[in-house]
Amino acid sequence: MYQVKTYNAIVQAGFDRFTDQYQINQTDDADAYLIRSVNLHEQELPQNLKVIVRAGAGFNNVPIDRATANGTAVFTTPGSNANAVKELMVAMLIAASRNLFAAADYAAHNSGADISKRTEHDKTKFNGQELLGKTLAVIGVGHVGSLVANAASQLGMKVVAYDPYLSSDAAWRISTDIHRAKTLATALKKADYVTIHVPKNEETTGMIGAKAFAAMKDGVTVFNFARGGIVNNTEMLKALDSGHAKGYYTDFGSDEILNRKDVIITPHIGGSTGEAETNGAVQGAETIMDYLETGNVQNSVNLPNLQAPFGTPYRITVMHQNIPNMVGQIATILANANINIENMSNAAKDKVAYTIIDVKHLQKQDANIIDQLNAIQAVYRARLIKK
Ligand SMILES: NC(=O)c1ccc[n+]([C@@H]2O[C@H](COP(=O)([O-])OP(=O)(O)OC[C@H]3O[C@@H](n4cnc5c(N)ncnc54)[C@H](O)[C@@H]3O)[C@@H](O)[C@H]2O)c1
Ligand SMILES: O=C(O)CC[C@@H](O)C(=O)O
Repeated sequence: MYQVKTYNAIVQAGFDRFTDQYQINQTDDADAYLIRSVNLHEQELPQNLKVIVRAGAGFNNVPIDRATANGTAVFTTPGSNANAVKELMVAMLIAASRNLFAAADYAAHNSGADISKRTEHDKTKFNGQELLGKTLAVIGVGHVGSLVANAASQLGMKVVAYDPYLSSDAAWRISTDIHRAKTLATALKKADYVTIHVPKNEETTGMIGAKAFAAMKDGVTVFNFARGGIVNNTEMLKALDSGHAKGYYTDFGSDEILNRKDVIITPHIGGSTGEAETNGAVQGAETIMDYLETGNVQNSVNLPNLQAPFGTPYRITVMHQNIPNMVGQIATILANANINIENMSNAAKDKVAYTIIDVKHLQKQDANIIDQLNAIQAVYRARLIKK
């Protein structure tokens, strides 16, 4: 029986997906974590933890290097909430262009006998502009950014995208109407609206800072529904205070940007729809079961893609450092135990490699083979999976 621990609200549809080989259990010794935004950076990872699935797109709450060292595979649920964020972004673009939040706030508090007179007089304060023909820069056109870019284009906006690491899958999703910028500065130059959809990492933290603001034109509105810290708040406030930027819309509040009319903050609700939470939970449960029961890997954050049909009674998987002679050492241990390898596949991603070995026959005396593999210094984790 596999133990699955959750730290955040996971919808029932995800739990329902697990077969009776799985128990949802707040144990300290889980085989799998199915999480959302819990910060695992401050926590020990149990030695037994084989897989972490982050139901959602971002994984900056997971200590990837420590997970790798622990032999723990990390996955997300790519695209599960992309439509939810896209729809929120369409709402925010319209809200920004029509001063919707300020106008609604005014109307809600505009009581009194002369209400219609004052409304007619004051409504000019909330005059907006149309999105049609305006330019939107989309920074990062993966699952979310590509949908946002296409939707904005359908609203009649000119869309320019910047993504130096664009995958071919994402490229297929992007409408041919979207212009591709070669540099961040080129993307920002003509934009009336700028929206960020990149992961938070060392490279992207603060990427919308002084240099980026200098590249933007006056009157720009900035949206950050990706992660706090990607936009440098100090520089954002400078741009707002000087009149260079018109507004900042973000899903990530922090003290310095509170209580301003030109900053609209939502409480990290980008992926908070019933549909997105169901997608993430179901996809997350399936990812956990597939990895634990077959060892196959697709779209992991720290492991290479590697999938092989599981046609033998036994499978040995080895997560190890990507250095010479690992496959040789693994094969030697199996050869010394007189174990015949039916199929073997190996792949690498950066510093981590992964090997799958299919075996038809194992004897009782082979029981310590996994211990022997785990004893190789550069092995993070070896596992035996029985079909
Ligand atoms: N507000 C929310 O609730 C919410 C919901 C979903 C996603 N997110 C955030 O949005 C991010 C994007 O989500 P996604 O599903 O589109 O992820 P994704 O991985 O599909 O797309 C990210 C894209 O960013 C690009 N990228 C990476 N570094 C870049 C850089 N330096 N400059 C330009 N492009 C760069 C990648 O090539 C990729 O195409 C997530 O990492 C997450 O942090 C937030
Ligand atoms: O609501 C969530 O759990 C997180 C949504 C979002 O931040 C993501 O990274 O997918």
